[in-house]
Amino acid sequence: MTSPSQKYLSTRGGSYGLSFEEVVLKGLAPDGGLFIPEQIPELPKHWESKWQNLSFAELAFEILSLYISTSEIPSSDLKDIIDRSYATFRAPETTPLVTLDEKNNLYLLELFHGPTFAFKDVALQTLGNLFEYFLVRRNKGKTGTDRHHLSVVGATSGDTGSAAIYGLRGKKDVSVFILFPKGRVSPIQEAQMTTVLDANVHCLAVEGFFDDCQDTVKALFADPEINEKLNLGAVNSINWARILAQITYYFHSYFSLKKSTTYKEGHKVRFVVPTGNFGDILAGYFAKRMGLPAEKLVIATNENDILDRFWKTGHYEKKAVHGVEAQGGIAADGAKAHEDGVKETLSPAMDILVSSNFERLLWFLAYEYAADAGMDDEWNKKQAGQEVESWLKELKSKGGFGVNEDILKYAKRDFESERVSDSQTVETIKEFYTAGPKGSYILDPHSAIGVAASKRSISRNSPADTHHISLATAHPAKFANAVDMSLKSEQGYSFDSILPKEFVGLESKERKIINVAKDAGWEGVRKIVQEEVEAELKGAR
Ligand SMILES: Cc1ncc(COP(=O)(O)O)c(C=O)c1O
Ligand SMILES: N[C@@H](CCOP(=O)(O)O)C(=O)O
Repeated sequence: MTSPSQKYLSTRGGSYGLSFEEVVLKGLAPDGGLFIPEQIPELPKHWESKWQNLSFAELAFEILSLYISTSEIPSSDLKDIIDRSYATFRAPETTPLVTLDEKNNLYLLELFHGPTFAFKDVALQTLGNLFEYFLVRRNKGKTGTDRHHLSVVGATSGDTGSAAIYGLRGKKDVSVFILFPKGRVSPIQEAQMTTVLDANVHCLAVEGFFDDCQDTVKALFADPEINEKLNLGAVNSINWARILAQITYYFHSYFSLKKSTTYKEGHKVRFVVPTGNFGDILAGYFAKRMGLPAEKLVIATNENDILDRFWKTGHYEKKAVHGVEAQGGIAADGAKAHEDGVKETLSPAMDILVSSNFERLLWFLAYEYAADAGMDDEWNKKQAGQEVESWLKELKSKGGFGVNEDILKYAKRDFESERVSDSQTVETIKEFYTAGPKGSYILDPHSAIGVAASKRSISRNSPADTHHISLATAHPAKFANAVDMSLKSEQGYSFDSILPKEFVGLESKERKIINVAKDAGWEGVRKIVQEEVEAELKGAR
């Protein structure tokens, strides 16, 4: 039987009752909304004792099974997909939990042991295998133009792109197009993406920022003609499977923490998450709503702080209306700012103006508000969809919107937020290199933002009975600029000593890049995608 948590709806109210396969292959709903399960599943009875000793892959199977009906993916197939996805990780625990500061009960959840050295691999290895599974099933016994061909389009500020490419390279019946902001991803990230020469991989360098790439991808999904013709698929965290696969590590790290000597029954756990597109922390929200005893989820933004401002004011505004000015020129604290409000920081993967997954949280907040009126569930869902649609319209037309006090109160119940500047990022990298209580640890700038926010949370909550799990989202070698800038004057520091063998010589390899003309617009990108898919199919058939 299919349960309500295994059926999906759109956050803007336009679709209900969709299957997991439909939402994974569609990516974005036709009304522009994001897919969410119709209900958040409850954990099985005695879940702690049943799950505490499971491996990462076994735990992933238990969690994914709550959201995917066996009538869609039989258990043995799901197990196989999951096992293959995590067999590519270098760490035996997949996502190890390491102690960063024992005295303060601060732990680092290392999420970067997958093929591209960033947390995105946890979900994108799985998504790549899910795409393949559905396509093999749909194409059984079919040849030529009868075969279902998926054209994946994704936007990246550096990490999603390479993780998606490594998850999909060489796979049959899939073409992958990754849009990245030219010159605004780190040199290693660019090399990781563009040195993959497989025929089904296409990297598009776009003049602009990550948000321009994300907007182009959303415009392509909103175009029914190209959707119909090319079967667009999403690899960004707009794809529900990305969020789903990330829920596992919240549970896994909780169990790892409980096995540590410092954890005692009744202690509280806080998760601190470097946040950009709100996908990673949203997985934590699902874990918490399912029943994981997380006291709070702490959002850690860089100077692109739309989320931090929302939690402080109840206003979700593209441009800062207080604090550091975001419009044009150099901001008061030294960050380079641009007319549209995006700043170039030392944590470029989080240089994001509008966080697309925030829409999913908004739906749950609006639903809760509607439920207070005491009407039936169908009415609550309809109200939530309408509310989200009107907020998103306002964001588009006026550049922002505000929510009422109750909605902000619900948001504050589960989340806190912190904004971390570039200078605080550098200080944190230095501190844990030179005086890390457990000795030297080199943080990447995104993980450092989480650690800086963790330290503030520790200062407000007694570390004796509150444990902080700070998510480490990338390997430091991906961000030479920030790491070198922070540590170049430290005795004994050498960047080469942290360079994984996979990165050695990468930057001098042959590359394949399509440069998108400045004035091409989303229609120009559509033309490129269309032509490349046609050429690829001609070659393959
Ligand atoms: C290294 C790194 N850290 C943190 C983030 C933020 O994650 P999210 O967008 O899921 O909030 C990203 C990308 O978005 C990233 O690449
Ligand atoms: N930081 C991301 C931006 C895209 O986010 P996603 O989670 O929606 O894919 C990146 O590295 O590309």
